[in-house]
Amino acid sequence: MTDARLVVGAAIVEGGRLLAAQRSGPPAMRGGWEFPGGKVEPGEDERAALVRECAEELGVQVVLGGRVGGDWPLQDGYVMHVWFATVAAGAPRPLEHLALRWLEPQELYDVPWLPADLPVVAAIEKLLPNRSG
Ligand SMILES: Nc1nc2c([nH]c(=O)n2[C@H]2C[C@H](O)[C@@H](COP(=O)(O)OP(=O)(O)OP(=O)(O)O)O2)c(=O)[nH]1
Repeated sequence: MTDARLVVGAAIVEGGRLLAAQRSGPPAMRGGWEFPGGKVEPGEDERAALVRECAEELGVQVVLGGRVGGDWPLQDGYVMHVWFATVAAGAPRPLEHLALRWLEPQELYDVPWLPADLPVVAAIEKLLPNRSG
């Protein structure tokens, strides 16, 4: 899908824990927690965009797995596509975020997620036992 308003996000799972990242901006979103990722650039493959964003934001190489749901609506007409991912090289560091947290299954709602992400977290919660590898 090529869409000027497409955001991609990574549900990075390791040992059954989900990586959450705390946004540094803009002011209205600062402090909220999200999936690492970002906007797909014009003409860019969306999976390649997600691999690129994870390298830029976390300093890691990720390998993408299955998709989490379909189109997740965001603010301002944006739509997010989310994939499970694993870290193939490196250890995630908050290069652009305020902080990172590995959330245990029972901690999934311990951080204030961006509102649009809550249904995605719920979908991941249902899938995690089969995906945590
Ligand atoms: N990356 C990411 N963005 C999210 C999530 N949930 C959510 O509402 N968003 C919103 C926040 C932003 O308005 C938009 C993504 O923009 P971004 O700022 O992360 O994109 P980007 O890295 O490409 O940065 P820029 O070019 O806009 O500066 O989607 C999420 O889980 N991950």
